Amino acid sequence: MNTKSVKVSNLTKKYGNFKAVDNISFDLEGDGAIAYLGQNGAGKTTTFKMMTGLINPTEGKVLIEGIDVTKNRTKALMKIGALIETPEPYAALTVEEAVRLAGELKGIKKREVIDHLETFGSRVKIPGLDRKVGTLSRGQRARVVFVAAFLGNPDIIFLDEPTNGMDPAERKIIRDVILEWKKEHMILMSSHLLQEVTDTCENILFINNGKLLLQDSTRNIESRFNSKSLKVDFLKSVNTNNLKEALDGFASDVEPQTEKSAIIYFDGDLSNRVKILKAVQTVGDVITFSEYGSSLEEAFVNLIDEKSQAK
Ligand SMILES: Nc1ncnc2c1ncn2[C@@H]1O[C@H](COP(=O)(O)OP(=O)(O)OP(=O)(O)O)[C@@H](O)[C@H]1O
Repeated sequence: MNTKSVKVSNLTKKYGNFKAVDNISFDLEGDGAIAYLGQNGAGKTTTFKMMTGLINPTEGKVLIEGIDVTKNRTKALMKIGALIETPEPYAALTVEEAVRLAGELKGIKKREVIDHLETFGSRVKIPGLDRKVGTLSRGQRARVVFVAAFLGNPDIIFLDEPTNGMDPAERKIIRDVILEWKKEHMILMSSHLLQEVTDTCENILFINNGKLLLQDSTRNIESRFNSKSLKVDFLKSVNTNNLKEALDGFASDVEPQTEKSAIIYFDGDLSNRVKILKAVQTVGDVITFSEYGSSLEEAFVNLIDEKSQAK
């Protein structure tokens, strides 16, 4: 079987009586980037660990391209690359030694590892190959593990918070690699940076308290929740009281940001949004009028709220 696929069936991980992952099932197939989202402690890392055979499920199973990870871990691992939890490669090794060790563990030829370091490594600006891993910053160490995860051109790549601890420039490098690689690979990634998810992933799996809440396209999830906050920028300073007065009846709150800008909260109703747009123009010359914050963020909070109200 050559199609990239991950099939998770009734996956459960119990610690004592606590279910860190609770009967999760999903089927992923083909190229593209999928986000695995959830609050802290939702069970994301535990799922990643089971998908890569680092821990065994209490119940259920994971098939990577038809190969059962628990029964045939070595064969399944040949199909995947993974960056899971805070990357901590051996501190005493040099960058080159750490990546070569990862290559050896996957049975990849030394020449291929060197080529990968030269091409992919320089692409993600891997730190000096002779630097000791223990002397690197968190973001630099994360990039070393990122390079190792892509060794051997694996079909499927699991990235658990790949940009954790990285600065904006480092995050951009990683985002560009994901955008390029997802064209010919399957990438399943978790992230707390929802803008990063909107930029890179076309599909999303939401989990909460170990259970799968929702699986849908990023576009559908975003459009299910109209943005309820808007940002307006004026050419010149405006009087806050005038602004509040003009928006009375349509906006639930108005929060000035600077003398020339404000955040407007409303019920998300599109006809109210039109009224707000008209009203702000009576107060001053408007330069920009746009959604404030990520609508995925809004969706995320709403989903968690819906679930807790349903209990
Ligand atoms: N070895 C363990 N023993 C007991 N409980 C555990 C163990 N590993 C994880 N847990 C618990 O399982 C739950 C899920 O943890 P997990 O690390 O999978 O969450 P997460 O979604 O990755 O969170 P975060 O976003 O904070 O990384 C948490 O409540 C955690 O405390």
